[in-house]
Amino acid sequence: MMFQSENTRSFRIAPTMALPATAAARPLRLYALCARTSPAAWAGHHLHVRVASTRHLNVQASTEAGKLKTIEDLPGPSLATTLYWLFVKDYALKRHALQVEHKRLYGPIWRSKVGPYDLVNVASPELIAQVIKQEGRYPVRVELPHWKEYRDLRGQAYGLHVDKGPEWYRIRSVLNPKMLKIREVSAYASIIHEVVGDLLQRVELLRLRSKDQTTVADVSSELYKFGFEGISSILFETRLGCLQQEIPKETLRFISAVDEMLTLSDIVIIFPRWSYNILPYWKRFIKAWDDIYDVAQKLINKRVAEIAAQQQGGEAVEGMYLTHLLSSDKLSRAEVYISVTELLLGGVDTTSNTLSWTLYHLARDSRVQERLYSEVNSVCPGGRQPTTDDLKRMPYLKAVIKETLRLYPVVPGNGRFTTENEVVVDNYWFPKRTQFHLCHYAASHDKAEFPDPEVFMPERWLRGGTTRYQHHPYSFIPFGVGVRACVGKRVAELEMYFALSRLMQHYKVLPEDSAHVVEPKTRTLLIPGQPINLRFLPRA
Ligand code: HEM
Repeated sequence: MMFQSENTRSFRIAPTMALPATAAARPLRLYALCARTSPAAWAGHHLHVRVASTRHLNVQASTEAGKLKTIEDLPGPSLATTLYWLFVKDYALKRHALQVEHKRLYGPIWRSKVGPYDLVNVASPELIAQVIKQEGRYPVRVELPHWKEYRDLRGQAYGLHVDKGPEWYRIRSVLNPKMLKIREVSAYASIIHEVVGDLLQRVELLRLRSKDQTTVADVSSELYKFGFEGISSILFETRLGCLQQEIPKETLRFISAVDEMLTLSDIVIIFPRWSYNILPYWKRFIKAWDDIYDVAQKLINKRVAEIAAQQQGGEAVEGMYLTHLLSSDKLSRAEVYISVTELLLGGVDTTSNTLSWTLYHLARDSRVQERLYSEVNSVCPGGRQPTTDDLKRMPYLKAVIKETLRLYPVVPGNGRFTTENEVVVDNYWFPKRTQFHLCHYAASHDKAEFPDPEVFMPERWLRGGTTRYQHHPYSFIPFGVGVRACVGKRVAELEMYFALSRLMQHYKVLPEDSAHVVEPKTRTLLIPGQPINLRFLPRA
């Protein structure tokens, strides 16, 4: 999955107009003043008011353009200063922390450039809300010309990340129903439980194999296999065996190709097109994509052959996601290939890293862990496997995951590239083709929104709790909001809730070394900077 981050690309080809500055456009301030409410309520409201408010803002944009400030008036570091921050002050892998530093220096909106890249960074919930509310009918995160070039080279369909406008929307509308409707997603509960069962067995095997018979080293890599098996079992309707002792070769090939592709994607884009045949990166980028696509294609073809055989034998074909895509007849086979590949890409590191951070904190906070354990135990006594209905009675479990995503938003900075309209944000006017960088990490670590922002405190999210307080809904949108929001949100939540509740039923988790603090790093996604090693002590 590709998201915009502080020092990555922008393709703003905006004509800069020297417009005189005046006071802010008054209606825009309404967002900042809006009553604080729950993110869900706000998101619902947002969907309904989107069209009206967007139109209003754009009218405002064009009529008041002459009075508003422009991108040229924004504060921000020069190219040299940014390079100094990244490579001398060592923020290249801490771009999430750079958001916080730059917000402190320049305020909630600033401009930054790296080479040809020109970003408008927004880091307060009010300004993030303003950008999202003007994103138009078919929002674009960021242009990915190198992904597009690869797809053209191989004659593949574009897919969610590259397609734009109505074409993107057409694909999304086919993918959405069986991914985003709670009732539909509940159908995946039993296969997810099977995968969680394998995870528990794997944890047991690894801890018993360890020297002290309790430690599992590098929990994230195990959870990565869980994430991969979980999403594949839904997409391909088959078990791949990623959590077995011998991990299938193809799975390993996919895992390393994804890592290579994500790393190279950030590098390839920096260099000019003419250097593709001189430098090694483009060729490696192609190879990584070829591997990813090939693994996905083989899995799809295998399932297609099975379906055909079942049909020939007169069997009724029952399936989950892939069968739904193939039978809907709304996507070409090439579009199915690329869509499934992208779902696989989006569905692995995200859930696995979030779960890793959750366990890391629970291991360090026995009070929170015991409270979570007693909630799970009271809803599902005797180690009974939770159902989706049980989850409704586990507010603390959900609060724990939310708090993890607040501290470690796996997508620390998202993007919006304006294609449909000129927009006004704060009291600045921006032309079409402006690249915004939404600094979610800075927003969810702001002490004005979340007191003691660096403290892991799931109680923040409980209704009626003494420590509950109001925050702006856009200070915490880990899955995004609106039509372009994460398509895998429901599946991710189900996977994380089931895995965490069952791990709690079986084990008390402790750090291997409580003095060893693991810091996050940004590698497109926010991931643990060092391995997380944990001790798993069986519950009686
Ligand atoms: C903790 C788990 C996850 C988090 C925090 C997360 C977060 C996000 C975010 C922030 C976006 C961008 C939304 C926007 O631009 O407004 C996104 C997009 C996306 N996510 Fe997730 N995600 C998670 C899990 C998943 C899973 C399990 C899948 C696959 C089933 C998935 C597939 C995707 C895809 C395909 C997109 C692109 C959608 C589009 O461009 O239309 N994600 N995700």
